[in-house]
Amino acid sequence: MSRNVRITLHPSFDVLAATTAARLITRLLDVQGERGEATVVLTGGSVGIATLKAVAESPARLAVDWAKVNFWFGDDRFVPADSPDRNARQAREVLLDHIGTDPARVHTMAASDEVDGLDAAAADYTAQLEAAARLEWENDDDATSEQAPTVPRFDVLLLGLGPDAHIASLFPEMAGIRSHGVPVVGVSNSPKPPPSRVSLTLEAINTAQEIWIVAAGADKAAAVGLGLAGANPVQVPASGARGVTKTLWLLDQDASAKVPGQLMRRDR
Ligand SMILES: O=C1O[C@H](COP(=O)(O)O)[C@@H](O)[C@H](O)[C@H]1O
Repeated sequence: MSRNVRITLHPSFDVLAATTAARLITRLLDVQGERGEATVVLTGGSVGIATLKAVAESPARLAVDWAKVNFWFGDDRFVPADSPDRNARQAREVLLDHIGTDPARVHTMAASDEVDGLDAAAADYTAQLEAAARLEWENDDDATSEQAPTVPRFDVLLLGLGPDAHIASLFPEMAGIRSHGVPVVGVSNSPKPPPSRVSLTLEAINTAQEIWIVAAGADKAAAVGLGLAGANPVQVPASGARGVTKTLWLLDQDASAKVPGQLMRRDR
């Protein structure tokens, strides 16, 4: 296993969400201290949204300047904007609407009643990412690349994990996980409802400085085991996620059942 991959075990779903929230607050605080602003890519799903709720409930959240945090989404469901299935709506309800975010820094994927089809939604998010990346590049005196990158710097990118080892909306054997050369894809016929989605590609995900894969529950154990065993990402998308500086697998007890004991570290 690569040196920058770490696995941390937590005793329960609630402890996992609370600890991931604490980690996120601390990381954003540290990055803001270094760079003035910080960027996080959010995930939907059970632990992803519970983590955001835990951030909202933590007194430590007050240490972060939320108006200087850039928010992106790893995926969203292509349904109407007010649908409870929207990851963006869930994130707003539990956190983003309560902490004084700057609306210009909250970058959501287009909903089905906002654009004409999945391709338009993918193109719209691609354009949002490119615009942010260009601005960052133009303002970076230390930039070494001759061209602006296609995605901005992601300090932390959160990923939930499906029982089939999907991450974001990249499902095993489907077109999305095979995509190259683009940062965003439209996903149709998703095996998990709703069927139409928009997702960052693995290439875009892997530009993140730190990737945190959060998973809880016995139904995730096989996916965690395969993901850590280095299976082919086309069959096991989670195994392809690798942060530039760090990849954390943050697990509860049940999700860790198929991870070799010597790889795990228990948070206390
Ligand atoms: O559909 C999705 O599922 C995954 C995992 O969700 P979970 O409820 O099984 O934890 C999530 O990461 C993704 O963002 C979401 O759109």
